[in-house]
Amino acid sequence: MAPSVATDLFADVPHTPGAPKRDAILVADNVVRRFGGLTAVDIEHVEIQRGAITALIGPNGAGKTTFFNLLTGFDRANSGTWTFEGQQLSGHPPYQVARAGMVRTFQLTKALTRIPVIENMRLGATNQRGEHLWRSWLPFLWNQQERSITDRAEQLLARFKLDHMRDEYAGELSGGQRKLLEMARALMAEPTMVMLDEPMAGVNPALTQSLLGHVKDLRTLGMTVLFVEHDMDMVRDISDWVIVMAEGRIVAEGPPEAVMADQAVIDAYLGSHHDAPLTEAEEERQLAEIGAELFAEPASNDTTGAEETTPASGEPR
Ligand SMILES: Nc1ncnc2c1ncn2[C@@H]1O[C@H](COP(=O)(O)OP(=O)(O)OP(=O)(O)O)[C@@H](O)[C@H]1O
Repeated sequence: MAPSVATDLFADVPHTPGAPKRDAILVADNVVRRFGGLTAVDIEHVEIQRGAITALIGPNGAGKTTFFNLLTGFDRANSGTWTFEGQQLSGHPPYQVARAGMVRTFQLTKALTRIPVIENMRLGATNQRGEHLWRSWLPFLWNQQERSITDRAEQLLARFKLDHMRDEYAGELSGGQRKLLEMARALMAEPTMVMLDEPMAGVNPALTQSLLGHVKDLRTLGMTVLFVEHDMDMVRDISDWVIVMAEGRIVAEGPPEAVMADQAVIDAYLGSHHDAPLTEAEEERQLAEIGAELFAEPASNDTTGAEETTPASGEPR
């Protein structure tokens, strides 16, 4: 199979933590976040390639979600800086980050499950409306913008095959449909870069391919994707590049197959399970187990699957 355009982008990139990229859309330096005595994030340098799909993986507690929260303005770093499209964004609130073109998905909260699907979508555009000013001073333009927001929401719902659920409460959606809604809602802000937090969690195999297809479509449409995921099948299937975090730091970078064979990565996953030194036999057994998980062929997708009830498998937790 010929390498994709996105794969070509990484042809000369060294497989080392903090590797410089050919055309980085996001560059972060010396980002530290502490919670009391715990250093959750301590990233010296990282670059995210424009127009590619990058996976951020690592064992539980590695700091992936905290790093997402910092980048998107939902949490404050103790120190560090980052630029997006060359613009300094460190310390900016979420609405400014979204306006700059960097948008993350959010799990549907309880409150959001109690409003209709179409309203969830419209909320995704809220930050762009300048609601108070427009509504009171320029009602005609405001109405026009409201209409175009609804049109866009409906187009996206159709693209994600959720249009038949338009007026249902979001709480009525299955696990996989919720993930699609989260992604569709993020697109309401017309982002340049989409950050997906565990897009496969809770998704039944019946919807797996559809979700993967939608993520790949984002790249085809010219967007940059950064996603956190425990499902190694998904990481192997769609990532152009993988960044591995452990204990707040970046410990490895590279294409999926290279990263999954990297001893530092295997050690990071092992280390998350055991603080005490392992016996040789135990270490060998665990290496074999993790190797099998990392290299397992993607499960065949059962398109006849019923409702979504079980989380995705293959998680090297
Ligand atoms: N608000 C908080 N207060 C205190 N500690 C926190 C807070 N948020 C995260 N942590 C801690 O920071 C560390 C990193 O957590 P984080 O959720 O970022 O890891 P993660 O890699 O996303 O893990 P997972 O894969 O399990 O979601 C963990 O030890 C976590 O307990």
